Amino acid sequence: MSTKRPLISLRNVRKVWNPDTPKALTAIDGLSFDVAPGEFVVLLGPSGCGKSSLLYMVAGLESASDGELECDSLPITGPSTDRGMIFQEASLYPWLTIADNVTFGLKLQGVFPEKRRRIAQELLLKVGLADAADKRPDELSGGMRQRAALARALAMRPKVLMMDEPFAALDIQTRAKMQGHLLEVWRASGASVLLVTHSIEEALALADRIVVFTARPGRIKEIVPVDLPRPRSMRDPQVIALQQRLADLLADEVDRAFLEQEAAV
Ligand SMILES: Nc1ncnc2c1ncn2[C@@H]1O[C@H](COP(=O)(O)OP(=O)(O)OP(=O)(O)O)[C@@H](O)[C@H]1O
Repeated sequence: MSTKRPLISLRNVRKVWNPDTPKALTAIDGLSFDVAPGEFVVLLGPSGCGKSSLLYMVAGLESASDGELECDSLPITGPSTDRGMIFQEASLYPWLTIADNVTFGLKLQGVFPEKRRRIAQELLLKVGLADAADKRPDELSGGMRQRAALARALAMRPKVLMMDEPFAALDIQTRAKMQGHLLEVWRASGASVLLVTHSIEEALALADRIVVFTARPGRIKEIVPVDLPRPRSMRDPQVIALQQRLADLLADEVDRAFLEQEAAV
C-alpha cells in the first residue's frame, strides 16, 4: 500500500469555524494522513471531533483554514465528480424516478437518454434495486433509498466515495445487509472509500484502516490497520481483540468530549 501514490493526501489540516469571531471553534488541528487508491478508510471518533468537517473539506464543500488537501496530486479547491458524497439520509429528488435520480448527474453532463437508462439499469442491478427503476423515492424503504444514493454516486465513476454515517438511520439487520452491499460495490468499482461512523463494529466490518480521532479539536489518536479477510465475524478472536483496543482508544476521548460538553453548558 505504502509504495502506491496516495489518492487523497492530507497534510497538517486545520479547520476553524467562525474564525476571528467570539464563536471561533477549532474543529480539526494538524491532521495528516493518506488514502491509497482503492483503499477503504473509516474515520472513528467521539461526537463533535470533526469527522464530518473533514469529509466536507475533502468533498470540497468547505475550505480548510490551514494545511493541504490533495486528490490525485491536485489541490482540492471545490467539489468534483471524482469525489462522490453520500449523507446519512439519502437526498434523492422526490419528483424523479429512481432511475432518473441515479443518472441525474449524467443528464447534466449531456449523456443521451438511452445510455442513461442502460447505466441506471446496470447500477441498480449492482445495488440490488433492479425492480425499483421506475419507482419514486417515497415508495422505497430507508435502506433501499440509501442503495439508490449509492448507485447515484457510482454513476459519476468517482475515484473516492465519501460517506457520512450512511447507515446510522437504518435498523441493525438492514445495516448489516447494506455493509455487505457496500463491500461488493466497493470491490467492483475500484474506488477508495472514506466513511464516517460511530460504530466500532461497523468500522471493523468494513475498513482496511481505521483512523481514530481524539476529542475536539480532532487529531489522529491512532491509525489501526485491519488486516483480516472479509466477511469478518465479530466472534473471531482477532476481531474481538481489535474491538477491545478500539474501545480502549475511544474511551478516554469520549470522556474528554463529554466533560467539555458539560463544561460548555
Ligand atoms: N457549519 C458549521 N459552523 C460552525 N461550527 C460547526 C459547523 N459544522 C460543525 N461545526 C462544529 O465543529 C465541531 C465538529 O463538528 P463535526 O460535525 O465535524 O464533528 P463530528 O465528529 O462529525 O460529530 P458527530 O459525530 O457528532 O457527527 C463541532 O463542535 C460542531 O459544532
